[in-house]
Amino acid sequence: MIEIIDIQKRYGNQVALSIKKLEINKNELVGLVGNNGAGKTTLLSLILDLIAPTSGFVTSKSVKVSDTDAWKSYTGSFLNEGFLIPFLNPVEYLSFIGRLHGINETDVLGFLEENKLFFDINVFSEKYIRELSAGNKNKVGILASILSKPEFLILDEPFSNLDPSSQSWLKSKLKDLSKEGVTVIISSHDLKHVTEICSRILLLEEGRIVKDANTSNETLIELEKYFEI
Ligand SMILES: Nc1ncnc2c1ncn2[C@@H]1O[C@H](COP(=O)(O)OP(=O)(O)OP(=O)(O)O)[C@@H](O)[C@H]1O
Repeated sequence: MIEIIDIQKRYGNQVALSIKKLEINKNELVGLVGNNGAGKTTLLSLILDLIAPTSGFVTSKSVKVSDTDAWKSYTGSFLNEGFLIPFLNPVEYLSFIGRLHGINETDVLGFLEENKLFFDINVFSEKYIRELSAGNKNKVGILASILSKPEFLILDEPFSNLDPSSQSWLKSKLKDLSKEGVTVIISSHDLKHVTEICSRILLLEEGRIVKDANTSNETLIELEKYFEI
């Protein structure tokens, strides 16, 4: 379980995020939505200890994420291109990530074979990551985040730049992972995708959670009303 306790993240006078208490429970598939600048990436970055809170703290399985590396072995994540290594090709990068988790190259290649409908490594074996399109970079990052079969999976706008069939593949994958017991948190601007797959939706507005509810048949309509679309 992830707990956010009395968190504030300020940049100067601006409050980027302010959350009194938030619990993400095992097996939840949580969708973060909100306008540009609402605080979604800030929340995910705080959970991953990529930025320090101005006050408050985050725990993973009751341990502060800023105090230990223990959570890193069971947490997969991909927030942005900065997670990738541009001068490696995709197999080299995924093998590197595999080694960090004690996964050998044969198993990495087996994993890529299993997921080739999402990203066909044979097509991109000659390319460095820096030479891939935005969507294909996103796919490499997503695959790296799930390679080690994490218990927690955190993805920032995972559907961005993906073609329609890859979006569909990813929705099924996230649903399957959730069924297998993985706790998933994703942010997205695609209301249809999040309401289709997520069990719980958090709506952020100017750094605050203004809605936190289990997904129902009405959620999409409510969100479309909120976003005036
Ligand atoms: N390094 C920084 N310095 C100053 N302000 C920042 C910094 N990082 C984020 N912010 C501010 O914090 C607020 C929240 O940003 P954040 O990136 O979390 O929003 P978001 O909901 O992920 O937006 P988007 O949908 O555009 O990705 C914004 O007002 C942003 O300008």
